[in-house]
Amino acid sequence: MKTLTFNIICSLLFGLERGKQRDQFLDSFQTMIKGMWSVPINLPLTRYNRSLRASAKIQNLLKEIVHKKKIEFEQNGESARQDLISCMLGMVDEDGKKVITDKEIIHNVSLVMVAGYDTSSVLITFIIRLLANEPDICTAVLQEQKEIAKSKPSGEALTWEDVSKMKYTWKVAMETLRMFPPVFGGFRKAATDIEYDGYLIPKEWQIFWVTSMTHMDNSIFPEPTKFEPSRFENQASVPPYCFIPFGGGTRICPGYEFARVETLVAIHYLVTRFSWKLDSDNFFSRDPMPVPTQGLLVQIWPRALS
Ligand code: HEM
Repeated sequence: MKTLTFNIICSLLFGLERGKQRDQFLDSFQTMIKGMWSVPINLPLTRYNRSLRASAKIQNLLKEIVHKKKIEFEQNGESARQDLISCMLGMVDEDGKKVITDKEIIHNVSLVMVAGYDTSSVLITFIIRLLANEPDICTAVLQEQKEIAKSKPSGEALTWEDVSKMKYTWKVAMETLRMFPPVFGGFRKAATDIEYDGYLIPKEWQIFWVTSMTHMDNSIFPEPTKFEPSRFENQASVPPYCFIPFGGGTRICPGYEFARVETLVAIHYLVTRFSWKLDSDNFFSRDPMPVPTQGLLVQIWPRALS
């Protein structure tokens, strides 16, 4: 799933298609990510040291990609504006001066890769696990996706309209995000003194908000340990800032729609083409993303669409 989401981001956001350069990129990227959550002591042979070296390699690869895109952009102008890198290259102020430096483009691209790769892959992994464990939910998802598949000439790609019809499947994804949020929390700073539950949080203090505090609160989500996609039928019943897998406020995840589309499209092709059975237990640990303890071992068969 991680390779899948990595490839999707490479193709759609960076215009980096399958090939040697992308494989090299994936290798270095995985090494870099592993060291992001390690003790930051830079000694040879440590995870952290390998991660720093992989990160330098990635910066160089991205420099090459940005340089190539720059040439394409100068040659083809607006028509080269097909992906995130070329869009950033084309951003100019009213005097026609570039507003983002190459270094900023590289940093933005690295941020999007890190933020988008390990999150959607967790969501898709947990949906696959869940569909194997919950036959009724799996049948309902299959029914919805079969109807969409049948309404299209064979081989035609899914459209935005098709994705917007996947309402039940998205509720399943939301319920998965409620119970297994890929991001367990984040930082904010108190802009003013805040009184909460008899405690004072002084202005300027750093606060860590934790997703499961509201996701598993039974006054907001009754029977919170039960997997129940129908609880999202009436979304207005969920108070603001209580369902927060994508965060909230001005810094809410900008990849929300991207994640929604990639997850729904992946699930569409998986359920309409395959059925599967889990060959691993249902435990998971956090590294800090939730990871199935035994991996995602499945037996998988092609499915004939009736
Ligand atoms: C299921 C998938 C995803 C989940 C659960 C998720 C979750 C989050 C969360 C919780 C935050 C912090 C928001 C806050 O502080 O309020 C965040 C930030 C961010 N996400 Fe996502 N994300 C997902 C997918 C993606 C994808 C696919 C991309 C890009 C293609 C992306 C790009 C970003 C970026 C760039 C930020 C930083 C925004 C900022 O600091 O202003 N995310 N995400």
